[in-house]
Amino acid sequence: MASFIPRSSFPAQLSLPRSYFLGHHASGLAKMKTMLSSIDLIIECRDYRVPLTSRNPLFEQSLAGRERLIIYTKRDLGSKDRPSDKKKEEIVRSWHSPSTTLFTNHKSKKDMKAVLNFTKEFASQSQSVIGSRILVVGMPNVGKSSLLNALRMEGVHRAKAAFTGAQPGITRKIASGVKIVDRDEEKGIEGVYLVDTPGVFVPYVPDAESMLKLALVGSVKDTIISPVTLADYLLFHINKNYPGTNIYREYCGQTNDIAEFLESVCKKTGRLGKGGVPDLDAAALWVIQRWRQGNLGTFILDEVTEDALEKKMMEEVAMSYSQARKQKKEAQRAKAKLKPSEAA
Ligand SMILES: Nc1nc2c(ncn2[C@@H]2O[C@H](COP(=O)(O)OP(=O)(O)OP(=O)(O)O)[C@@H](O)[C@H]2O)c(=O)[nH]1
Repeated sequence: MASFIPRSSFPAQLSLPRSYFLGHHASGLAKMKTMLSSIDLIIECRDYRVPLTSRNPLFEQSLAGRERLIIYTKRDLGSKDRPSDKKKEEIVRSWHSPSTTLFTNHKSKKDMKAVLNFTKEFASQSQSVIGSRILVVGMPNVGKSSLLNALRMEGVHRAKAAFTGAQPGITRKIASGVKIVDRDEEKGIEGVYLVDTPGVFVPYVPDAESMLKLALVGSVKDTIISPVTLADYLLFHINKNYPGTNIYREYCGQTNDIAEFLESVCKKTGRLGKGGVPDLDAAALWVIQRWRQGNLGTFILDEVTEDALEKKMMEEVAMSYSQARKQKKEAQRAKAKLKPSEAA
């Protein structure tokens, strides 16, 4: 039998939306900026599976110059502690040096202790008399509120303080500080408080593939992109990451054909409509959920290489330049449409 060859690239998706910047993202960001003077440290959460794509230039501009801890959340969904995973983590760490980078699973006590230790060390050095306030920021659905709840449980053994959910946009407003570390006179800590914020999406997604990645990890609501397209993009990554093993063998033989894959899933899981017609959308959503729960492969969607961050930053500069040019042209066009007396 001929060996399976995965697709080497994913077809261009020209009609895909490339923006998801909502009203509460803008107002949340504006409020964060006004709060900065009362904030001692920023924890920026990024999704482990999209270390490059979940970088938000808005945070770079708005929070620049502030001390930052970078936390890659949902590590359990992107790593199996393989040597290749460790290597990628080393590279990602080097991108953020000298800032500290941690990789976490919110259910791991060890990971939560590592974050708490960092905040305690920070608080004992800052010697604040009113306690240290830390702002938790990141893209929608990255796991900010789950992190806050887990740190609170591990740090002060108190129950959940923030709502969490599998879809983006659960947190809409900036909350008041939640204690995660008690006062410790001996260590000179007056307490550590976390401030949860609404997820903020990037203002403009550079390409369709980045939008697919952000939708797959749940930063975009599931109603925005066709689930079959998303499942196809996921199938492309599964095949690329597991070329020699069929990890979906209980549903289907190895394939690059999304219709064949989803039809088999429909038959195996009973997702059939009237007259036994396969419900491809339902099967696609189910497949995506399986992957989000860690049941259809554990891998990173971005290419992690030493120079990847630098390239991404150059792309961002080029994009903000072309956006600025576009805005200038639009303003000129609008001005040209005005009567001479109005334009003056
Ligand atoms: N497997 C896994 N799931 C996680 C982890 N952290 C968060 N989640 C899940 O990710 C989803 C989103 O978590 P939230 O804490 O609500 O995310 P958020 O960043 O506060 O979301 P917004 O309200 O959009 O700002 C939830 O279903 C969490 O259970 C993690 O480390 N591992």
